[in-house]
Amino acid sequence: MNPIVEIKDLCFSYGGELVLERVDLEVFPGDFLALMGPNGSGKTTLVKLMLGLLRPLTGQINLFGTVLERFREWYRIGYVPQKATGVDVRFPASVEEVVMAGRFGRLGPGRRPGPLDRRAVDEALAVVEMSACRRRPVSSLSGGQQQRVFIARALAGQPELLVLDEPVVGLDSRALDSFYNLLALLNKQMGITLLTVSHDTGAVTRRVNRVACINRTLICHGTPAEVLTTANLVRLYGAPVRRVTHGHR
Ligand SMILES: Nc1ncnc2c1ncn2[C@@H]1O[C@H](COP(=O)(O)OP(=O)(O)OP(=O)(O)O)[C@@H](O)[C@H]1O
Repeated sequence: MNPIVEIKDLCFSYGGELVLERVDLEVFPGDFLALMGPNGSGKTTLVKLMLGLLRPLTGQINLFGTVLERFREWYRIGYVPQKATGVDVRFPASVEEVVMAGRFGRLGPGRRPGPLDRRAVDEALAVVEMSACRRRPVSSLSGGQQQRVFIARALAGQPELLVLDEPVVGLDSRALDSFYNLLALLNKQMGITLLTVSHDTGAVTRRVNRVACINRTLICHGTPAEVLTTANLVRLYGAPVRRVTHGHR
Protein backbone atom coordinates (compact mmCIF):
# COMPACT_ATOMS: atom_id res chain seq x y z
CA MET A 1 0.00 0.00 0.00
CA ASN A 2 1.40 3.41 -0.95
CA PRO A 3 1.44 6.16 1.67
CA ILE A 4 -0.90 9.14 1.28
CA VAL A 5 1.69 11.34 2.97
CA GLU A 6 5.39 10.60 2.76
CA ILE A 7 7.81 12.90 4.56
CA LYS A 8 11.51 12.27 3.98
CA ASP A 9 14.43 13.77 5.84
CA LEU A 10 12.58 17.04 6.41
CA CYS A 11 14.31 20.03 8.01
CA PHE A 12 12.78 23.43 8.65
CA SER A 13 13.75 26.67 10.31
CA TYR A 14 11.96 30.01 10.62
CA GLY A 15 15.33 31.71 10.17
CA GLY A 16 17.19 30.77 13.33
CA GLU A 17 17.62 27.30 14.79
CA LEU A 18 16.07 24.21 13.24
CA VAL A 19 12.48 23.73 14.38
CA LEU A 20 12.26 20.36 12.62
CA GLU A 21 15.30 18.17 12.04
CA ARG A 22 15.47 15.12 9.76
CA VAL A 23 11.85 14.12 10.22
CA ASP A 24 10.56 11.02 8.38
CA LEU A 25 6.89 10.16 8.58
CA GLU A 26 4.38 8.18 6.53
CA VAL A 27 0.60 8.20 6.69
CA PHE A 28 -1.18 5.27 5.01
CA PRO A 29 -4.75 5.04 3.69
CA GLY A 30 -7.12 4.29 6.59
CA ASP A 31 -4.72 5.47 9.29
CA PHE A 32 -5.92 7.48 12.27
CA LEU A 33 -2.67 9.07 13.40
CA ALA A 34 -2.13 11.29 16.43
CA LEU A 35 0.82 13.67 16.20
CA MET A 36 1.91 14.43 19.76
CA GLY A 37 4.57 16.53 21.46
CA PRO A 38 5.06 19.34 23.96
CA ASN A 39 4.35 23.04 23.24
CA GLY A 40 6.67 24.43 20.61
CA SER A 41 7.84 20.99 19.46
CA GLY A 42 7.02 21.65 15.78
CA LYS A 43 3.63 19.93 15.33
CA THR A 44 1.82 22.85 13.69
CA THR A 45 4.91 23.63 11.61
CA LEU A 46 4.96 20.04 10.32
CA VAL A 47 1.26 20.24 9.44
CA LYS A 48 1.77 23.56 7.61
CA LEU A 49 4.70 22.06 5.66
CA MET A 50 2.52 19.08 4.70
CA LEU A 51 -0.17 21.41 3.41
CA GLY A 52 2.29 23.49 1.38
CA LEU A 53 1.78 26.56 3.60
CA LEU A 54 5.52 26.62 4.41
CA ARG A 55 8.47 25.50 2.29
CA PRO A 56 10.95 22.93 3.64
CA LEU A 57 14.57 23.92 4.18
CA THR A 58 15.63 20.46 2.98
CA GLY A 59 13.89 17.13 2.49
CA GLN A 60 10.84 16.06 0.53
CA ILE A 61 7.10 15.69 1.01
CA ASN A 62 4.94 13.55 -1.28
CA LEU A 63 1.14 13.73 -1.21
CA PHE A 64 -0.82 10.92 -2.85
CA GLY A 65 2.37 9.86 -4.62
CA THR A 66 3.13 13.32 -6.07
CA VAL A 67 5.93 15.55 -4.89
CA LEU A 68 4.32 18.48 -3.03
CA GLU A 69 5.63 21.15 -5.42
CA ARG A 70 3.65 19.50 -8.25
CA PHE A 71 0.61 18.47 -6.19
CA ARG A 72 -2.59 20.25 -7.30
CA GLU A 73 -5.42 18.05 -6.00
CA TRP A 74 -5.88 19.97 -2.75
CA TYR A 75 -9.58 19.06 -2.64
CA ARG A 76 -8.40 15.57 -1.57
CA ILE A 77 -7.20 17.04 1.74
CA GLY A 78 -9.42 18.68 4.36
CA TYR A 79 -7.86 20.91 7.00
CA VAL A 80 -9.27 22.07 10.32
CA PRO A 81 -6.77 24.65 11.60
CA GLN A 82 -5.82 25.39 15.19
CA LYS A 83 -8.15 27.88 16.90
CA ALA A 84 -10.91 27.30 14.38
CA THR A 85 -13.30 27.85 17.27
CA GLY A 86 -13.89 31.00 19.29
CA VAL A 87 -15.46 32.79 16.34
CA ASP A 88 -15.85 36.53 16.82
CA VAL A 89 -19.45 37.50 17.65
CA ARG A 90 -19.38 39.97 14.75
CA PHE A 91 -18.76 37.08 12.31
CA PRO A 92 -22.08 37.09 10.45
CA ALA A 93 -21.92 33.84 8.41
CA SER A 94 -24.49 31.12 9.01
CA VAL A 95 -23.55 27.50 9.62
CA GLU A 96 -24.52 26.43 6.10
CA GLU A 97 -22.59 29.28 4.49
CA VAL A 98 -19.45 28.29 6.37
CA VAL A 99 -19.90 24.63 5.41
CA MET A 100 -20.53 25.54 1.74
CA ALA A 101 -17.15 27.31 1.76
CA GLY A 102 -15.68 23.81 2.05
CA ARG A 103 -16.97 23.06 -1.49
CA PHE A 104 -15.00 25.85 -3.14
CA GLY A 105 -11.91 23.66 -3.71
CA ARG A 106 -14.07 21.20 -5.69
CA LEU A 107 -16.14 23.90 -7.43
CA GLY A 108 -13.24 25.77 -8.95
CA PRO A 109 -13.11 29.53 -9.58
CA GLY A 110 -16.31 31.31 -10.58
CA ARG A 111 -18.65 28.29 -10.49
CA ARG A 112 -21.81 28.60 -8.42
CA PRO A 113 -22.85 25.79 -6.08
CA GLY A 114 -25.34 23.32 -7.60
CA PRO A 115 -27.46 20.44 -6.26
CA LEU A 116 -24.42 18.18 -5.77
CA ASP A 117 -22.74 20.82 -3.64
CA ARG A 118 -25.88 21.38 -1.57
CA ARG A 119 -26.17 17.65 -1.03
CA ALA A 120 -22.53 17.46 0.14
CA VAL A 121 -23.28 20.27 2.62
CA ASP A 122 -26.43 18.48 3.88
CA GLU A 123 -24.49 15.24 4.34
CA ALA A 124 -21.60 16.92 6.12
CA LEU A 125 -24.01 18.67 8.52
CA ALA A 126 -25.80 15.38 9.17
CA VAL A 127 -22.55 13.55 9.96
CA VAL A 128 -21.59 16.11 12.59
CA GLU A 129 -25.21 16.27 13.85
CA MET A 130 -25.56 19.99 13.19
CA SER A 131 -28.38 19.99 10.60
CA ALA A 132 -30.80 21.59 13.05
CA CYS A 133 -28.48 24.59 13.49
CA ARG A 134 -27.89 25.24 9.79
CA ARG A 135 -29.41 28.74 9.71
CA ARG A 136 -27.83 29.97 12.94
CA PRO A 137 -24.86 32.37 12.90
CA VAL A 138 -21.70 30.41 13.69
CA SER A 139 -20.83 33.01 16.32
CA SER A 140 -23.91 32.01 18.37
CA LEU A 141 -22.73 28.40 18.80
CA SER A 142 -20.73 26.86 21.63
CA GLY A 143 -17.05 25.99 21.11
CA GLY A 144 -17.86 22.30 20.63
CA GLN A 145 -20.62 23.09 18.12
CA GLN A 146 -18.33 25.47 16.22
CA GLN A 147 -15.70 22.74 16.08
CA ARG A 148 -18.26 20.43 14.48
CA VAL A 149 -19.16 23.10 11.91
CA PHE A 150 -15.50 23.51 10.93
CA ILE A 151 -15.19 19.75 10.57
CA ALA A 152 -18.34 19.78 8.41
CA ARG A 153 -16.73 22.49 6.26
CA ALA A 154 -13.72 20.21 5.70
CA LEU A 155 -16.00 17.18 5.09
CA ALA A 156 -18.11 19.05 2.52
CA GLY A 157 -15.10 18.90 0.20
CA GLN A 158 -15.26 15.08 0.52
CA PRO A 159 -11.59 14.74 1.42
CA GLU A 160 -9.67 11.46 1.51
CA LEU A 161 -7.33 12.85 4.19
CA LEU A 162 -8.51 15.09 7.03
CA VAL A 163 -5.86 17.00 8.97
CA LEU A 164 -6.88 18.51 12.31
CA ASP A 165 -4.59 20.78 14.29
CA GLU A 166 -5.33 20.56 18.01
CA PRO A 167 -9.07 20.29 17.48
CA VAL A 168 -10.17 19.93 21.09
CA VAL A 169 -8.85 23.05 22.79
CA GLY A 170 -11.63 24.42 24.98
CA LEU A 171 -13.85 21.33 24.90
CA ASP A 172 -15.01 19.74 28.17
CA SER A 173 -14.48 16.01 28.72
CA ARG A 174 -17.98 15.06 27.54
CA ALA A 175 -17.66 17.13 24.35
CA LEU A 176 -14.15 15.71 23.94
CA ASP A 177 -15.40 12.16 24.08
CA SER A 178 -18.20 12.76 21.59
CA PHE A 179 -15.77 14.63 19.35
CA TYR A 180 -13.34 11.71 19.28
CA ASN A 181 -16.26 9.33 18.64
CA LEU A 182 -17.10 11.47 15.61
CA LEU A 183 -13.51 11.23 14.35
CA ALA A 184 -13.53 7.45 14.86
CA LEU A 185 -16.76 7.27 12.82
CA LEU A 186 -15.24 9.32 9.98
CA ASN A 187 -12.26 7.00 10.00
CA LYS A 188 -13.97 3.63 10.39
CA GLN A 189 -17.27 4.10 8.58
CA MET A 190 -16.43 6.72 5.97
CA GLY A 191 -12.88 5.48 5.38
CA ILE A 192 -11.31 8.93 5.78
CA THR A 193 -7.65 8.93 6.74
CA LEU A 194 -7.10 11.18 9.75
CA LEU A 195 -4.11 13.01 11.12
CA THR A 196 -4.76 14.95 14.30
CA VAL A 197 -2.39 17.02 16.36
CA SER A 198 -3.02 16.33 20.03
CA HIS A 199 -1.69 17.02 23.49
CA ASP A 200 -3.93 14.43 25.00
CA THR A 201 -2.34 11.11 25.98
CA GLY A 202 -5.66 9.52 27.02
CA ALA A 203 -8.93 9.89 25.11
CA VAL A 204 -7.43 10.20 21.65
CA THR A 205 -5.07 7.26 21.99
CA ARG A 206 -7.96 4.87 22.52
CA ARG A 207 -9.21 5.65 19.01
CA VAL A 208 -6.05 6.02 16.91
CA ASN A 209 -4.07 3.20 15.34
CA ARG A 210 -0.79 5.10 15.24
CA VAL A 211 0.99 7.74 17.28
CA ALA A 212 3.95 9.87 16.19
CA CYS A 213 5.79 11.80 18.89
CA ILE A 214 7.75 14.81 17.83
CA ASN A 215 10.08 17.21 19.59
CA ARG A 216 12.09 18.84 16.81
CA THR A 217 13.02 15.32 15.69
CA LEU A 218 10.67 12.35 15.44
CA ILE A 219 11.11 10.78 18.88
CA CYS A 220 9.02 7.66 18.31
CA HIS A 221 6.35 6.30 16.01
CA GLY A 222 4.14 3.20 16.18
CA THR A 223 0.96 1.82 17.72
CA PRO A 224 -0.29 3.54 20.91
CA ALA A 225 0.86 0.54 22.97
CA GLU A 226 4.36 0.68 21.47
CA VAL A 227 4.75 4.42 21.74
CA LEU A 228 3.02 5.54 24.91
CA THR A 229 5.38 3.93 27.38
CA THR A 230 6.51 5.85 30.44
CA ALA A 231 10.08 5.90 29.09
CA ASN A 232 8.97 7.48 25.80
CA LEU A 233 6.76 10.04 27.55
CA VAL A 234 9.72 11.06 29.70
CA ARG A 235 11.85 11.38 26.53
CA LEU A 236 9.14 13.45 24.93
CA TYR A 237 8.05 15.73 27.74
CA GLY A 238 11.27 15.68 29.76
CA ALA A 239 9.56 14.68 33.00
CA PRO A 240 7.12 11.99 34.10
CA VAL A 241 3.68 12.75 32.71
CA ARG A 242 0.52 11.59 34.38
CA ARG A 243 -1.41 9.75 31.69
CA VAL A 244 -4.73 11.48 31.28
CA THR A 245 -7.63 9.08 31.48
CA HIS A 246 -11.29 9.89 31.59
CA GLY A 247 -12.65 8.03 34.59
CA HIS A 248 -15.65 6.12 33.26
CA ARG A 249 -13.73 3.89 30.84
N1 LIG B 1 5.94 32.21 12.39
C1 LIG B 1 6.93 31.86 13.21
N2 LIG B 1 8.08 32.54 13.23
C2 LIG B 1 9.12 32.18 14.02
N3 LIG B 1 9.09 31.11 14.86
C3 LIG B 1 7.96 30.40 14.88
C4 LIG B 1 6.82 30.73 14.06
N4 LIG B 1 5.84 29.80 14.29
C5 LIG B 1 6.33 28.96 15.22
N5 LIG B 1 7.59 29.30 15.57
C6 LIG B 1 8.46 28.58 16.52
O1 LIG B 1 8.68 27.27 16.01
C7 LIG B 1 8.67 26.32 17.06
C8 LIG B 1 7.61 25.26 16.75
O2 LIG B 1 6.32 25.87 16.78
P1 LIG B 1 5.00 25.07 16.44
O3 LIG B 1 3.87 26.05 16.46
O4 LIG B 1 5.21 24.27 15.22
O5 LIG B 1 4.90 24.09 17.71
P2 LIG B 1 3.70 23.20 18.22
O6 LIG B 1 4.29 21.87 18.58
O7 LIG B 1 2.58 23.19 17.26
O8 LIG B 1 3.31 23.97 19.55
P3 LIG B 1 1.93 24.08 20.40
O9 LIG B 1 1.67 22.72 20.95
O10 LIG B 1 2.28 25.05 21.46
O11 LIG B 1 0.87 24.56 19.44
C9 LIG B 1 8.41 27.09 18.34
O12 LIG B 1 9.64 27.34 18.97
C10 LIG B 1 7.79 28.38 17.86
O13 LIG B 1 8.09 29.43 18.74
